Amino acid sequence: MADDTATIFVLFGSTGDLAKRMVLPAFFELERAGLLPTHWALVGNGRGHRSDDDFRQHVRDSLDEFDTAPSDDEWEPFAKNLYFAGGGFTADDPGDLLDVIADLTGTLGDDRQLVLYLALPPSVFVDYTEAIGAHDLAKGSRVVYEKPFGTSPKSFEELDEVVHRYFDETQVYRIDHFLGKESTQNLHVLRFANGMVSGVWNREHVEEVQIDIPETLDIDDRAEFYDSTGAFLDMIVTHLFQVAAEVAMEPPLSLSADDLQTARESVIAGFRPIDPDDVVLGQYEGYRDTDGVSDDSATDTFVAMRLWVDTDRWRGVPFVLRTGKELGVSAQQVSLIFRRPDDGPITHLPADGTVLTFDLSGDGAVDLTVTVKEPGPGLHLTLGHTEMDLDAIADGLSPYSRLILDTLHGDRSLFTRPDGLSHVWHVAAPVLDNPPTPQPYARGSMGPGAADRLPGPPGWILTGADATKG
Ligand SMILES: NC(=O)C1=CN([C@@H]2O[C@H](COP(=O)(O)OP(=O)(O)OC[C@H]3O[C@@H](n4cnc5c(N)ncnc54)[C@H](OP(=O)(O)O)[C@@H]3O)[C@@H](O)[C@H]2O)C=CC1
Ligand SMILES: O=C1O[C@H](COP(=O)(O)O)[C@@H](O)[C@H](O)[C@H]1O
Repeated sequence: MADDTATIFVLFGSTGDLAKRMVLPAFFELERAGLLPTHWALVGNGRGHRSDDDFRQHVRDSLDEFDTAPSDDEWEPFAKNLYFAGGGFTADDPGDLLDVIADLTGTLGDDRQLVLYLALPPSVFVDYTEAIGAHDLAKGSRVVYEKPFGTSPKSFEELDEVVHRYFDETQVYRIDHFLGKESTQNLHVLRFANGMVSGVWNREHVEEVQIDIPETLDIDDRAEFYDSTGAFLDMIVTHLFQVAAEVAMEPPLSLSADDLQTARESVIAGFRPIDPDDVVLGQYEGYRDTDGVSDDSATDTFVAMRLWVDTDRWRGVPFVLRTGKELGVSAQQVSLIFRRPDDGPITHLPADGTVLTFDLSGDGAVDLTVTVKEPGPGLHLTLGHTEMDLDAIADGLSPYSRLILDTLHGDRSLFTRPDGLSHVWHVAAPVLDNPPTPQPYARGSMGPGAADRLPGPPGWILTGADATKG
């Protein structure tokens, strides 16, 4: 372990969906891997009141539900580090939190570090930041913001100003957990470590890039959050844009943390503001019947769009993005579709004849599709697939564990920066100002039919027929 500083980790929003599904299991994964500091405490915060034991039970239930069930031997030493501070946390009233932190500081020592994690709806980031400042918790601590960092260009600027009023940028960790995925990081390693790949990573060879993240998941457990957010904010301006930046970035000076972060953030400046005509929004049938969703909700549960990256490397190559809930398939794919040779002896080549696909989920497989001869007499073409299973990826830390570990160690390389995010909001503004009307789509489909006009001749590389991948 690189850093063994005693740590108090405050989890705002500890009773919520993200905490249950990601953050609490990640903490246990780190403990199990021996990667937490020797002395640490996790303090759950919420507006209600509950005892430490109730909170411990909540954590155990979360671990049991999400595949990280601890044995009794593992649970006891882990559970004793968990505490709850209720009564909310506002600038006027800190609830129980300051008292709990003071008690733990008495035990862990004055040189303990404080990490403040806002697993909260983005609408309250400003208020919580003000409260952190008002109660003097900002000095010397690290703060983690969930995505989206702002919900509009204006709210981004307001949040950025408040955050920098209390924190130096080096204290701030803005999470986009897609950057914490081993397979996302492998995108640049595969590219820069293999001449066969790096030589063709440009518009001369690539005709189209598809970033396709359909989900079979519904939103029932987080309807209130989702209905005020929608797929465009929840997924596109966050995860899919960051993945697009990973694909599009120029080679960094080195693979050091700073250089990688700078390369990724810089290319976002080349993203062209989105033309609403390049966007199809959808809403699945029955969405408005969900508890917590208004009867006339116009929230998008599906987005497909074209993004243009105006750099010398990518000018003219569409990045076609798609994501949505209640779709026929769950997958997370980045596909580079290569141009057909235009002066070779073989004509009538299929448009999807050479495709390199990176799977960002699961074991991070890389799939290469090439055009080959069908066995038998005559010359008939068919598509051959070869899948590289990357075992090392399958054994890596989950994205949240990785990013929490980086926070504890002070490594900001896989977190986003305000310069890139500021441009993200500039790029998103035309759609936020003038959103297309969401079109209905059937649950279990691949979204509204209109989305099929967005990719070029190969169509979507991932189709409903891939439903077995879900
Ligand atoms: N859920 C997910 O899969 C993912 C979520 N995220 C991000 O994580 C953050 C949290 O998401 P999620 O957990 O789903 O959200 P939730 O709606 O579950 O909210 C989290 C917790 O915040 C508290 N809370 C809710 N509303 C308010 C409010 N108005 N004021 C103060 N506290 C409030 C509640 O705790 P209490 O009632 O105890 O106060 C709630 O349990 C969001 O920014 C989201 O974008 C990121 C990746 C994945
Ligand atoms: O941030 C979010 O991400 C999840 C998808 O994450 P993954 O862990 O399955 O890669 C998405 O379902 C959720 O809506 C969004 O808030």
